[in-house]
Amino acid sequence: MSTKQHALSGLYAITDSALLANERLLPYCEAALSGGAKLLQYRDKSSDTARRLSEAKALHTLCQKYGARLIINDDMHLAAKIGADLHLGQKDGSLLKARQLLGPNAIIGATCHAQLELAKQAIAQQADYIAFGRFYNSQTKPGAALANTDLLEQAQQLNHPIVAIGGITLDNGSVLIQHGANMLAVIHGLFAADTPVTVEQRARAFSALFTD
Ligand SMILES: Cc1ncc(COP(=O)(O)OP(=O)(O)O)c(N)n1
Ligand SMILES: Cc1nc(C(=O)O)sc1CCOP(=O)(O)O
Ligand SMILES: [Mg+2]
Repeated sequence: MSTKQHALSGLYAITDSALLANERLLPYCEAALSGGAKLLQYRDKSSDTARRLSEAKALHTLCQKYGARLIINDDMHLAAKIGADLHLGQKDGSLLKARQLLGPNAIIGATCHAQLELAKQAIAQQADYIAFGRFYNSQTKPGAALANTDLLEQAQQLNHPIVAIGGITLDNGSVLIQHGANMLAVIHGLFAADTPVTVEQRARAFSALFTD
């Protein structure tokens, strides 16, 4: 497993149940990891506990193969059950409780929408990264609050790893990095693809944005 510091920079791939239906989940995620994704978030809004557990376990094994980290969205108990990391939104439970449950080595991230104040609160509650969004038109979350690059500049003063999310593509991602994003979290811009080969090519190209 990679260290926290190593993982908190680069491409952050997020799964989508519709885009990755029909047996696409594992091959498409493997393609993203092979292309260099450092974090993979399992984002599944269903209540099918058994399927969620088996998919999360399979993704965790894949992440370990590629030295990446698996982040579970919303569900601290599933993360604890399989020894994975966690992302919490503002209504998904307490960051401090999650830290107690998962321990100091777990990566725990927090949604901060477009508000610096939420980021300060998340850091005070031991979040490892702060996530701002949405930056562009998002097919996944069209109604999310809009963030901008001024916010990224202001967030630099917090000296904490920053994730940008929302409508990010290969064409619009690099400007967010220039303004201070340490990670780009992507669903459609990565996984809306006809083949895993395309996903891997995109993941490589996203990863290259961080070294250019
Ligand atoms: C990296 C990252 N940033 C933000 C979110 C959004 O979390 P939330 O507001 O809880 O919304 P849902 O994703 O749960 O619908 C995220 N998942 N990941
Ligand atoms: C899950 C999520 N959270 C957002 C936020 O602004 O907090 S935007 C978003 C959707 C990201 O998917 P896509 O890359 O397809 O736009
Ligand atoms: Mg959530």
